[in-house]
Amino acid sequence: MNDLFSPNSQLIEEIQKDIYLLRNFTSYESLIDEVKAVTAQAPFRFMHTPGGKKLNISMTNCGDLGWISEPTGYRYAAKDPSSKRPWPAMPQPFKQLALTAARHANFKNFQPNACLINHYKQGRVLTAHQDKNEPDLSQPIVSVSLGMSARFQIYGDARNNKPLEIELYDGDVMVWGRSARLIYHGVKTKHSIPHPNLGAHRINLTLRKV
Ligand SMILES: O=C(O)CCC(=O)C(=O)O
Ligand SMILES: [Fe+2]
Repeated sequence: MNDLFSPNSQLIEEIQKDIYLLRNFTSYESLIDEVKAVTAQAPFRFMHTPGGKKLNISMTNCGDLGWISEPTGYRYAAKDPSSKRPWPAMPQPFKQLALTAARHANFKNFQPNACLINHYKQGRVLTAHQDKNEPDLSQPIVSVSLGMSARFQIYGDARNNKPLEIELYDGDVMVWGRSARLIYHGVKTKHSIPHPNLGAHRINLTLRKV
């Protein structure tokens, strides 16, 4: 464990090698207008797994490329398959937040061009998975929690490991990369604490370079 304070006094904790937690780094209030602007153009939708199962978390994207799940597999697409239009541009505050968070975790040259936005209702889960659809694994993942709390699960190098679990709250940011870039991770929201303004909803931004 390696605790240190960044120059602006936000607590940064390296919770495992190359996995960083930046508590209270942003907030629902400071990003919700941008989230609403994106979802007005590209609404949340439930995608289906390649096996045909409906995902239990709704999603949308902004940026040059958006992560999609379809019968042929997972991929990044330049156009929203629902509207056939390009995804909304990545709002500058998202990019700025991601760069700053990455820099705090010693990733000096992060160039996010894709932002997946997940919406969780209470009780929904994201099962253990790796983020591995990105070609350049030297670039980190920056993940921003907004609204209701959630239990983030870190399984490490195998999905059947016993996970380290961390409760994430509104405004917390996780950054992982280097030796941890391909960790298995998941999310549970069974015992989540509702947010005063957003209630029992959680929005997560996952910023990546594709
Ligand atoms: O919601 C989260 O905290 C993580 C999201 C995630 O792992 C993903 O979108 O790949
Ligand atoms: Fe992920």
